[in-house]
Amino acid sequence: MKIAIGSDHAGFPLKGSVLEFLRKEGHEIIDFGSHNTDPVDFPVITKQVCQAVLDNEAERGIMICGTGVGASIAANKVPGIRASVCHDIYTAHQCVEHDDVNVMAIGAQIIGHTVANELIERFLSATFSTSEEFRRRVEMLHEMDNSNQK
Ligand SMILES: O=C(CO)[C@H](O)[C@H](O)COP(=O)(O)O
Repeated sequence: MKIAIGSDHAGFPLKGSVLEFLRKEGHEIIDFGSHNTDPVDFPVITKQVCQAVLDNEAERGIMICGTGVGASIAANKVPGIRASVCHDIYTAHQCVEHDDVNVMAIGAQIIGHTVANELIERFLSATFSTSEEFRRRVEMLHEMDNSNQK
């Protein structure tokens, strides 16, 4: 799978092991930085990761900040993006199955690399349900995106 990934300075320490894991799993990666621990504002990198997903350069996005919270707030402001903080296994796959989440946010100050890798594996291997109720709800989210753009 093609994955867009990014972090701020607080997420950077976890990004290295995540990149290693994704490469080992055979994924294609576009890394939008950051590339060191110099302070960088998470909305800047989050927007780049989200744009790659919207442009179909990547199928899913992964954003890492300190808690995952700022990155998920920023990502959810981008129309067409459905983002979630995923710090437990159930959320990591159910958010795709029910809500077609396309950007996962994780917090480097909250979880370690082993848990992060497992969450990412569950997120990437999940697929959106074909059930009518989930499709209907995601369609409502699209409508909210469209009305918010006016
Ligand atoms: O988790 C975050 C946002 O939700 C950021 O990574 C965090 O706020 C960065 O903090 P600081 O600039 O003090 O390192």
